[in-house]
Amino acid sequence: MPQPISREALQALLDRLAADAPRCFGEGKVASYIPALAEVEPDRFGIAVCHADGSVQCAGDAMTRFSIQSISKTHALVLAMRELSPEEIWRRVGREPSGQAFNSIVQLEVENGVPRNPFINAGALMVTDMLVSQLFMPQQTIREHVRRLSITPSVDFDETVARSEMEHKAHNAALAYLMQAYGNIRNDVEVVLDAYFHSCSLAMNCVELARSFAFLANHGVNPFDGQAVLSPVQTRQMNALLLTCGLYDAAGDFAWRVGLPGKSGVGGGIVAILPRRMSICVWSPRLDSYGNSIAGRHALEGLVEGLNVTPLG
Ligand SMILES: NC(=O)CC[C@H](N)C(=O)O
Repeated sequence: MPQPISREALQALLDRLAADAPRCFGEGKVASYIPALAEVEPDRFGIAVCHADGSVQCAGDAMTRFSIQSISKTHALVLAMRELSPEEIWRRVGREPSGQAFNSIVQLEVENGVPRNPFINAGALMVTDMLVSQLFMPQQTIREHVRRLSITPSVDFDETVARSEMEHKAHNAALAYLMQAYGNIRNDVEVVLDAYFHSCSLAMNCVELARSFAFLANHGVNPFDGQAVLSPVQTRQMNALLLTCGLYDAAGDFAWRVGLPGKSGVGGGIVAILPRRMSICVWSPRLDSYGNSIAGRHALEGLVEGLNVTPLG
């Protein structure tokens, strides 16, 4: 059994990963589908680890906020799992990897408007529709939920990003209207899009994001208030879904290289879970062709190697 690494050794490892990150800065591009994201400085790197007891260690630009984008799909699904029965959720969205781009529409028609999983855009729009039906103020509730998990009341939407997403909504609107045509999206599509875009626009830093995922490394219990966010079984299910679907059509490669449940976003963030040990957030805006952070994935490979952990071994 590998010995748990000391805090000092972990800090040295995080500092080294931050120092090495510029090696990846020659590759990839920042997201450019909306102007608000295209303006982000590309050559940044931050990393934060939140231990299962809630303590945090970080390096690089770990305190710089960025657009969490698709990482918010996890927070939305957690809320749905708390609010709705499993039958209600999984009748309307699947649990299989899609093998397609995160915003693909092809599979959706073939499979009668039922998205493959909650982490591709179609699936997240479906989960958002469930929350719109269930909650009085869905986007505010998602924001409250994230504030509580990250113990940071100042976490907020970036309205410029949310507006920019709405102005360039055509692709996501097409997904949502197609699902509405199949009777699977039940609310006004514009309302669903607004809630989805606001969730994606949440601005957080690596420390805040790592904290907001710590419960997934702690049997579902939020270490900051001792409350169960999910049951142990739901936690296992969520981590399984993150492992198989969290990085879209690169989920297999990420599992191969890193071997941890994870969720990426086109803002350049990736959150990963080392079950029972820690949640990790890395951020670096340059993306590969799948929409995943290049330096982020590279650093996670280095972290797993440095920690000498083999959760799937
Ligand atoms: N992969 C992502 O982060 C995608 C989220 C983005 N807001 C979109 O809807 O296209």
